[in-house]
Amino acid sequence: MPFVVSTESRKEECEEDSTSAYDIWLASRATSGSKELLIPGAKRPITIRNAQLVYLMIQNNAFGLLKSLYNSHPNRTILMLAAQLARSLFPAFRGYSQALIIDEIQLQFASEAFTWPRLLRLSGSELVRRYLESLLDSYAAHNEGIVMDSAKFSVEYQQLQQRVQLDCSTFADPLTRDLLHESDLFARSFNGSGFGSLSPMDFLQIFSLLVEITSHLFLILSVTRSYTHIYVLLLSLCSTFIPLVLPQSILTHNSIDSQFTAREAHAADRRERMRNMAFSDIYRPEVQLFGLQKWILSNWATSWWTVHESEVAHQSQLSLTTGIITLSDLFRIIQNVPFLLLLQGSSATLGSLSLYRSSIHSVIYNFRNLVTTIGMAFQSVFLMAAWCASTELKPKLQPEHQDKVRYKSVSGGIGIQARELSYTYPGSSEPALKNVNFTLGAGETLAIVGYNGSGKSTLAKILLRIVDFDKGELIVNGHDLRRYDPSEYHQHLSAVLQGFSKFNSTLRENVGVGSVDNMASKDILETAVSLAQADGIVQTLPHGLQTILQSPAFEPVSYAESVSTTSSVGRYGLSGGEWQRIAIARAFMRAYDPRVDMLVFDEPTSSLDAKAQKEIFDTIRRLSRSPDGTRRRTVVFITHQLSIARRADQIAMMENGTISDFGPHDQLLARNGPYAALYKQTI
Ligand SMILES: Nc1ncnc2c1ncn2[C@@H]1O[C@H](COP(=O)(O)OP(=O)(O)OP(=O)(O)O)[C@@H](O)[C@H]1O
Repeated sequence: MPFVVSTESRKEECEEDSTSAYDIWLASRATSGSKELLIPGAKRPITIRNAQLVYLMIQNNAFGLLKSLYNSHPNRTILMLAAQLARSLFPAFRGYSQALIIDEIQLQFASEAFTWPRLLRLSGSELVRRYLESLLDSYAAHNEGIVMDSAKFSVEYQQLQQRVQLDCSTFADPLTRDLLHESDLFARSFNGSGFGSLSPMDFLQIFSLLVEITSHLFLILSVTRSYTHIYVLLLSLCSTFIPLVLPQSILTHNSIDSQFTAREAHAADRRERMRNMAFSDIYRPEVQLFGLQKWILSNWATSWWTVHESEVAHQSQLSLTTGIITLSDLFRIIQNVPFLLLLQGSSATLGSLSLYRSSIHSVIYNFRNLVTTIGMAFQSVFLMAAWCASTELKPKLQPEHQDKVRYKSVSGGIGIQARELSYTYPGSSEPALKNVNFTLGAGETLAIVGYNGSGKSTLAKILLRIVDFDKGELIVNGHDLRRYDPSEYHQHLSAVLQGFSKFNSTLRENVGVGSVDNMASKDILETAVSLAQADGIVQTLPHGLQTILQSPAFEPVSYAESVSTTSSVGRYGLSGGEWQRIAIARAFMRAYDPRVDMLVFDEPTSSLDAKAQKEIFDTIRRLSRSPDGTRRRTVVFITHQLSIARRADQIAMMENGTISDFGPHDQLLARNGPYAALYKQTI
């Protein structure tokens, strides 16, 4: 049974001390002598400060994470550790057993007392040992596969769980985006598809390398019965540490990422964007239409060379490092000293010499591996910190528990009071909304009109609680909108957004996602489709509701076995107006849901012909009333069609991020303000 970590256990994992994984992650991105942070994904230099951060991370968070992974399969994990321990002892046993055989052969040649039975016994036990070794190996691999699959599932599940829970406002924060980027790197390396990063499960490798080194050292000690050999051997291993103790100025060049300047990072980003433009189907029509081929190629080439030059500069610095590292070869000569010492000992047998030689080689080889592995693990710890911190991210729009109020419907729909609402998009210098004030009674219809970029869609997103506001107050049904749980509030809304989603899925799913609970209901689905006047589309498609719609934004993953099924069903593209009807049908999936108190439409009919537009707005009007004509839903719609806007109870005219005129059509015309001016321009 795959393991899923609960929110509580995640808290336990990541919150065991005051130094949070987020603090550690952020501190590791600091650069010395500059306020800039390392670009996401950049390798952290090995410094004392970073080593302290690694220590803190391991102390405060890593064990919690490993514990949660252990909880998925406690017995199998213990078995895995035990098997790993046994496997790491195999090489030492192998060396010992082979030494015994060599000694026995030597004895055969050296003395007349020829003991075939003992040689055969030794060879037989060596064969049995090898057979058992391979049996244990295959079982251990099988067991490890189960534990690892479960851990991979768990990490990917948590990653997905966290992604779907986070709201747009959380994603808009640049630091959060960096955090999620590094968290993804962790998850990918965990799943074995990371580049250059170590899987955290390879911490296990550190453990087995340590065991293997210790077992070989023990053998060396037993052969020589003297610590002198061990000391000389340890001295010869100093070469392995040289890269770690090189001056920091040289070491920091070991990472191409970390040496990117802002210009080079920009070039790397531009190179990727150009590549994306060349490969993506979404851009292909414009690439052809506007003849962008040369432009893409030349931009890509310029960026490529900028990045390349930076890498070449890095390589030359690296060769300096390599030069220094070759000095370390001198240390390797010392590795022969213990061997000479042993040769001097008259009692040394051929077997013990062979055992001694192979053990020294193993210690050196494993020691190098250990140093490399620890170096890689050093980087993984920071990615792990990002992952751990990302699991703690709370959707920005989620109110604190003590502030939360339950949403309560009022008769007629949703009543709204906006006071001095202001909002600036992250990274933007100009506010998208400035001091917006209006009051809308429950059940009223509001049309928002105005020039491009005047803030209409932003206001709609704030009303829908997709985006937060910076200043002001928004009272909905008597309470501050910020005090509602967004997921609860969303149950009382239905909407068509300006940039609605075109899912690369069946028509049924494209419409049904408007109310997942009712997706299986043919009646509700067909009613929604018919209200949006999309039944004509369904009839023309070869597989009706089951036809897979081709979304331009989607690049299908080709699985060998799925190619035949997918191609036999086929994918069908729709026109802009047809997609718009699908989006309207999606919103109408909640048409008869009694919980829905407000309908918001952001230019829902911009691609429809005049007749269809009028019919859709008639439908919206009908849906906002009870069968007896009483108002039951508030409607907010954005339109550039003033002939449609004039039918609304209230019209909000937006200019430069604020409402410059507000009221019913006739009053606004009589007032002769900005709305009247716009109206006169358009008729
Ligand atoms: N994601 C974003 N990041 C930064 N600025 C944004 C973002 N989205 C919109 N803006 C800016 O906010 C302002 C208001 O945009 P908004 O989309 O609300 O205008 P609008 O009135 O709906 O325009 P249109 O009629 O063209 O749909 C514009 O200046 C726009 O450039």
